Amino acid sequence: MTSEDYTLADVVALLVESGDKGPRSHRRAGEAPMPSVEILRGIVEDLRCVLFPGYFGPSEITPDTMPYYIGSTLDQLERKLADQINRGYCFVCDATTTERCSDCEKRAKTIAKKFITRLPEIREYLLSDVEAAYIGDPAAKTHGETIFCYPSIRALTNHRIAHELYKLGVDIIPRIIGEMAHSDTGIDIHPGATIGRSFFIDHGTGTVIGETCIIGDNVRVYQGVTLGAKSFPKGEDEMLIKGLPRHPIVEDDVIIYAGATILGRITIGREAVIGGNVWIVRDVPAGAQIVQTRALEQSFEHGAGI
Ligand SMILES: CC(=O)OC[C@H](N)C(=O)O
Repeated sequence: MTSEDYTLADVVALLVESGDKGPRSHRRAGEAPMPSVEILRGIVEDLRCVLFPGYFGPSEITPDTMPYYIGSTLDQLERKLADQINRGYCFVCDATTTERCSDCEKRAKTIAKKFITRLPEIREYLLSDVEAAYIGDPAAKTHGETIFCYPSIRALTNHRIAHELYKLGVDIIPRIIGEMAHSDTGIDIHPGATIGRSFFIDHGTGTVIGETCIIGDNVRVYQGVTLGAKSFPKGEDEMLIKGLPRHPIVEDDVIIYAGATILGRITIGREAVIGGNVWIVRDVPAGAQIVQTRALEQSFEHGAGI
């Protein structure tokens, strides 16, 4: 079919028609309002300001003004978050009765409040990540540099917020918050991943941490590390089974160097060191040091062999 054979009306008709087939691309008027990426971005940035005041948000903040700033920011944020959580429920809900919707609204308010009470603990974890970045990277001159500049701290701030919402049963919003950090930093952490204290991802670009990963305390990884799934089992309906534990468990004090690919529900034992660019699909015992086989020495003439 060439462009001469089609009128605009044909194209419109096809787009209207096909949107209701298979996975629907259309949402209809009257369906619940969508979560807003823009408002969620504002909420996450406000949370960054509250978690690290002075670094983000107004820099002229003083010890005197801080309580008012934090209090007022959180007061407004809680309402905006409750609305977005409700929209998240609506996003996955196929109920049309107002009865269920009003229940979701009430539930969203309760969850937003609960989330706010978890912020001191989230900050405690983030400060341990800041310390890990500072002591783990000779290039970090101050703790503040890691808070303000490091992709690891940016991604982990989003992750620790998203993970808390995930644990509270919030739909879709945690995923949006995780994907914001993915776009900003190149670090892709699924909100379901459980990450202990003092975690540091140096450089970070291209690092992927899957949904069911469990990472202990004091773990350091570098850019391009994949903590992924090995296989995708199907159910009787031939569809992939969702939610199975399928990503690695990384115990305390492990270091994983750049480009390592670690797949499946395997355990990397405590204090193990995984060298760069290795492929691992079996358990690694505690304290082991894993390296790839020695690179071959070879001569290249006119690009041969490359
Ligand atoms: C990180 C990873 O393994 O991704 C593969 C797939 N998205 C999954 O969650 O299983």
